[in-house]
Parts: sequence; structure tokens; C-alpha cells
Amino acid sequence: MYTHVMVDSNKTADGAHVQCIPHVSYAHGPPMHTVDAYKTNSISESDPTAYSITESLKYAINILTPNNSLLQHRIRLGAFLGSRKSLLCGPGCGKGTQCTKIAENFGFTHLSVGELLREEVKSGSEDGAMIRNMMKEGKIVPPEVTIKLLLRAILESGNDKFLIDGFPRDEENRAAFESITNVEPDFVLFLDCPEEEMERRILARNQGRVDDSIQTMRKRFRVYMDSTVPVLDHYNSKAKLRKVDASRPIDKVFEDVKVIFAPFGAKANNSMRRSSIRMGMGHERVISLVERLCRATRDIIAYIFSKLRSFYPPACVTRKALKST
Ligand SMILES: Nc1ncnc2c1ncn2[C@@H]1O[C@H](COP(=O)(O)OP(=O)(O)OP(=O)(O)O)[C@@H](O)[C@H]1O
Ligand SMILES: O=c1ccn([C@@H]2O[C@H](COP(=O)(O)O)[C@@H](O)[C@H]2O)c(=O)[nH]1
Repeated sequence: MYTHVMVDSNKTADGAHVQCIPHVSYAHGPPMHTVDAYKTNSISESDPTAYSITESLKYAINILTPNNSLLQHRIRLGAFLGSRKSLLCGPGCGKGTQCTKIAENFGFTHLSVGELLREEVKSGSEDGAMIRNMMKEGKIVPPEVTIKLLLRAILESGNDKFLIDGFPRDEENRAAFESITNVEPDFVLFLDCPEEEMERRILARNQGRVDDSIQTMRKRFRVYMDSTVPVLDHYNSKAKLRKVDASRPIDKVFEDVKVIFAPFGAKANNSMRRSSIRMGMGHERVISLVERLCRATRDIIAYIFSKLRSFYPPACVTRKALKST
């Protein structure tokens, strides 16, 4: 299986996309490279000059955002990784539930990688079948896929504050993401919940998810222990882990979460919030639209003035012209 990175140079950074497609085509940049999508650092035998997928993505991102500067500016990450108690836990601790509340209250864009993957499956894309199978088995999808989806969502969001829910699930995803973007999360929220409670929540969820079965849940717990706990340890060693007791009711958990997030985000004001409700959108989206509108208005006014100036020169110029006649 080979995956390639395509860069469409006609798009602006906001509209740009990084795509994994079966045959590479770099619109600009190095000649075609083939990359083994399932080995982060592999070099294809058929092409000795092949880039690793990480390098390819890095190159693509650099085209979209020279030196990663835009991306660095735009990403401030709060990552949710799952939860654990007595070293056994993970899915169902309430990440999605708390993320929705944080996004509403602190103006973050909530990006659930699990949700992005589910949408990719629904879209019927080439990766869809592979993603669905991996999710059904409770496995972690390779970084080439998750990071592509994540970066696309980041670039499309128009926001500069992101809440990344359920990522990175393993060291490979963490290392690839940090290497590509050159950014680390501000902190990682760890929702601590007993395994039995998480089981209860998952089995009561009833949203028709392919992984909400006892069998898959057990597999997910194992994957969590083997692959995600080392990521938690990594952030803990960097003093970036913030732990909250997630076994309590939703609002009680959120009270503690709010304290952690308080320094990280301005609350959207009430009129913005009312507009978001009226327009049926998340308020961060409304803020971004208002910002864009302001920028567009400023550009239009500047344009009108430049036209006016060419028809009506400034008074001093007119006076000078009159004097000389
Ligand atoms: N504190 C809580 N108390 C009781 N139920 C909760 C709590 N938090 C979330 N739930 C419920 O538990 C279920 C799982 O929550 P949620 O989907 O937010 O978890 P998650 O960690 O995102 O799960 P997954 O990792 O499987 O995506 C949902 O039905 C949700 O309504
Ligand atoms: O970074 C990620 C995040 C998720 N997955 C896969 O999706 C499911 C469900 O994720 P939730 O965040 O719990 O909704 C997870 O079990 C993985 O199979 C992933 O591969 N990589």
C-alpha cells in the first residue's frame, strides 16, 4: 500500500488541502516519491530517493505554511487522551462531552479525531474501509491518515485555538504530529475514571458506533494500556498533564475542567453567543465569520478610498496645481 502527498498550489493556506492519494503528484516541489504509508520512516525499495511519509507531509505543510509559521501561530492545543484509574481505562470517560462544553465556553474549535475518522468512513473515501476495520478492531489508525484529516480540519476552521479530542493515541502519532507541526500541546487533560464506569457509559451510549460493543471495548482498553499510557507518561514527564476526576456527574467534572481552561481562552461575549444560536452554528465559527467580515469591510473601504483619491486628489495637490496655473 502506497500513499502520497499531493499539494494543490492554487489554493490559499486557508483553502489548502493535503491529500493522501494512491499516486503521488506534487504540483510543485520534488519529483514523485513513493512512500510506504504504514511505516513512518520507511524508504520505498522502488524509489531510493523516496521521502518518509513524515518528510513528505512536512514538505506539503511547508508549502501551505512557509516554515510552519502559520500553523505554529494557529495551533494552541489542548489534547484529550482518555482516562485511567488503577492503570486500566480509556474510552468512554466523557472526552467528547467535556470538549463540547469547553468549546462552547472558551472559544476553542473542538476537533475529535475519532469523529473525523468516522466522517471519512461515511464519505466513502479510499481510506474508508481500512479506517472502519481498524476502528472495529479498536486499533489505532496510522498517523499518515489521522494527521492529514486533523491538519485539513485545522486549516479549514478559521480559528486559532484547538481542542484536540482523543489524539495522539500512541507515540508514533505524537512524534509524527510534533515533527510535522513543530508544536506541542499547551497541556493534556487526563480524565480519570474507573473502568467499570467507562464500560457502563459506553454500553449505554447507543449511538450506533461500530466500536460500541463489549468485544471492541475490551480491545480498546488493551490498546489504551499498551499505546496511550506511554503518551500520557511522556506528557507527565514534561509536567503537561492535568488530571480531573471524571467519575462524577458531567457538570461537576466541568467545574474542575473550567478552572484548568480559565487561563487559556477568552469567553465569547453574550451577543456572539446569541448570534451563534440564531444562526445555528458554534460561536467560534461566528467569531471567525465576523472577523472575516471585518477584514473584507476594511479592504472594501481601502479600495473605495484609493479610487476616490484617483478622482479627487488631496486638497494640497489641488492647491499646488491651482497655484501653478
Ligand atoms: N460525567 C458523566 N457522567 C455520566 N455519563 C457521562 C458523563 N460524561 C459522559 N457521559 C456519557 O457517557 C457516554 C460516553 O461519553 P463520551 O462520548 O463523551 O465519551 P468519550 O470519552 O468521548 O468516548 P469515546 O472515547 O468512546 O469516544 C455518553 O453517552 C455521555 O453522555
Ligand atoms: O487519534 C486517533 C483517534 C481515534 N482513533 C480510532 O477511533 C476510535 C474512536 O475514537 P474516539 O476518540 O474514542 O471517538 C479509536 O478507538 C481508534 O480506533 C485512532 O485510530 N486515532
